[in-house]
Amino acid sequence: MHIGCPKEIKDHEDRVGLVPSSVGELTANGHQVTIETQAGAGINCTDEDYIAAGATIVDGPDEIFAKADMIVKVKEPQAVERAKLRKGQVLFTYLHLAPDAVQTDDLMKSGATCIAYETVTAANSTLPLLFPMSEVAGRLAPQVGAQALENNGGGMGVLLGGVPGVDAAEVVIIGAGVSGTNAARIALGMGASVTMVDRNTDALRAAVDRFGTAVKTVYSNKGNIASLVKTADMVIGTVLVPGAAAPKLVTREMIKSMRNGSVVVDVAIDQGGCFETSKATTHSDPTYVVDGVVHYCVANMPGCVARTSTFALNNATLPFTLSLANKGWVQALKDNVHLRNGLNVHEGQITYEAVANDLGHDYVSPESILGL
Ligand SMILES: NC(=O)C1=CN([C@@H]2O[C@H](COP(=O)(O)OP(=O)(O)OC[C@H]3O[C@@H](n4cnc5c(N)ncnc54)[C@H](O)[C@@H]3O)[C@@H](O)[C@H]2O)C=CC1
Ligand SMILES: CC(=O)C(=O)O
Ligand SMILES: [Mg+2]
Repeated sequence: MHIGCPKEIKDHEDRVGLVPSSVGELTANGHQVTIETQAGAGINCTDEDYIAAGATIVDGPDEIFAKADMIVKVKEPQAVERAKLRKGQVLFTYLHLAPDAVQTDDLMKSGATCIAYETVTAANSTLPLLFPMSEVAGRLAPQVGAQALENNGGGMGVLLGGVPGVDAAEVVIIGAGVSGTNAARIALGMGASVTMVDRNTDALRAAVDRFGTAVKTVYSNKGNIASLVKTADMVIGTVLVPGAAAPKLVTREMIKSMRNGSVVVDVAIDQGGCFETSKATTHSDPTYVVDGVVHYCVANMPGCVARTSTFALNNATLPFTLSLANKGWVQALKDNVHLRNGLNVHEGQITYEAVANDLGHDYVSPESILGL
């Protein structure tokens, strides 16, 4: 199979779909791999590293989109990339379609077969291709939130860990899954006072097992969230309903109730965000203020630690990339229900139920497409 990997073009997105060692695995399996020049610049990998792994380097994305059977990326294709996709081509990347009607329409029109990293599943009911980036974004969240809490960041001038005689910041994390747990780990490490909120009591139990009495845990409902948000210095939103638009758990009224200069970090922004006042921002201009509250809503947080993130992502994606390449997408999806769960769009049809429901499209099951 001919596999192509263009340079990412989203704002400050320095990750890349394939690291040289992944290319080496693909070429060792007899595949042809084409990489756009400088695609690895942001992870400190040169064109020569890719050539040594057996790749061909091309000057721009056009030849890759024109010739490759499968495109491997990181972020959802931007409009100019979507225009280059075509029927018969497989796209393997993050998509986050539920909150993105425009992208969804373009992918449907392209005729391409689009497999989303974020809905591929594992036997233990985790999301193995989202997991590593949720680890990264979760660990980044207290870090970026701490900067926003500084006076220079627009915040109220609070040090996350406090000092003896002055309280540490109150950090509330809504969603005790992968990114929430990783956010808690770092916030606790920085000395903050941490409360975790989830509607799944097993997730709260796991948090207590992991962190002991260092974390407070609270069941997720509107009243509990309203009272916690009101007194928090920082609220980190990390909820997920797989594939679906994020529930708006923090209302505009709750944001208004917060003190001026407090901070919200909406990690769930890639699924539309869990604060009513959230809108996606970029690494170039990551924050804005609503009702005195600093909002950080960057939808590709791991892109700013591109080397760590890319290697972690490739550790997770490579077995699936290899399976798609070795078997072809039809057989690979027939053989593996977990990879099959990644199929979101095929030849103009929506094949992921939550996306179809959220965007008002008809749903066609992957099984019916595969004749299973
Ligand atoms: N902004 C960025 O750069 C990045 C964003 N993400 C996003 O972060 C989000 C979270 O991902 P993960 O941590 O992997 O998900 P996860 O599935 O591990 O955890 C989500 C948690 O939210 C909880 N939840 C769902 N509905 C809830 C509710 N109404 N109230 C309280 N809790 C609720 C679930 O029970 C679960 O424990 C996803 O949208 C993911 O795409 C992930 C990586 C990077
Ligand atoms: C998961 C995701 O949206 C990211 O890593 O950018
Ligand atoms: Mg206020």
